Amino acid sequence: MGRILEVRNLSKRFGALWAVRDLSFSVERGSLTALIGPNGSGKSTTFNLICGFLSPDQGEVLFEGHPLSALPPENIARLGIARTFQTPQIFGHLSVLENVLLAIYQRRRPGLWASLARTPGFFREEKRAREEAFGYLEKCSLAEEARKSARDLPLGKLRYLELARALALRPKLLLLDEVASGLSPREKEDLAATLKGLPAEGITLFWVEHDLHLLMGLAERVIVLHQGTKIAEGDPHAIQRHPEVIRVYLGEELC
Ligand SMILES: Nc1ncnc2c1ncn2[C@@H]1O[C@H](COP(=O)(O)OP(=O)(O)OP(=O)(O)O)[C@@H](O)[C@H]1O
Repeated sequence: MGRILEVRNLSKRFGALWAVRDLSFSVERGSLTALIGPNGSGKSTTFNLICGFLSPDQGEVLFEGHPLSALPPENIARLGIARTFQTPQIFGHLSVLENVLLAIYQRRRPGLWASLARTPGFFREEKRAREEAFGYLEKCSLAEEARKSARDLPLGKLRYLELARALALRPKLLLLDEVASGLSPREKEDLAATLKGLPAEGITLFWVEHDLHLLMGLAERVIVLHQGTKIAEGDPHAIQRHPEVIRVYLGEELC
């Protein structure tokens, strides 16, 4: 399989605070790897460093063996890394379908001439894009909402719309930032079933999640952060018994 992502000695400081400090780990291609840790332990900062929203003070991130340092977020996305956000980033004034179409166009970047001149090729492309978009909406149980305004969706559906948009970018690596947050137990079960099938489609998942019960049933490997540093790494079984992990999660149910 091999490594799709490698993080080497990554550090990021905000003033006097080390949000991430000398962090190293790797993510295997085709795996579902989880990143957990108490509030403020550096999970989102790590995601932002991988995606290019923040630049590291030290260390580097390698995607498929190539350093991402100094690349802007849009170039990193084009290499095959997509992400979802804790607060869904969707276009509320557009329909659910249009939101997914935008992601498809972002990936394909149709030629300006074809778009302006409305050539037959442009209409064929548009039809294909709509069919593809409906495929993602069906996968994410959103086909019935396709024509609704995105701003009218409840939170559970919004999270799915973000997932559909991320899938439309056809990522090799998908970073999920608390994608189950605010969902009902039933919605979480559905989401888990959807996510479970993605590695078989060639999408590696790297997932930050607070719902450890949900995560422990799905992840193959778990990396644990505390105060910006890695305190443990292993399979869910080993992590649940790791003394340092139990200590930092004291009072919280680990699984
Ligand atoms: N832009 C910023 N400016 C200053 N401090 C920041 C900034 N972003 C994050 N921090 C701080 O860095 C530390 C790590 O934050 P981060 O958001 O990465 O943690 P987290 O593990 O994702 O937390 P949570 O689980 O609450 O989302 C925290 O102490 C946070 O307050």
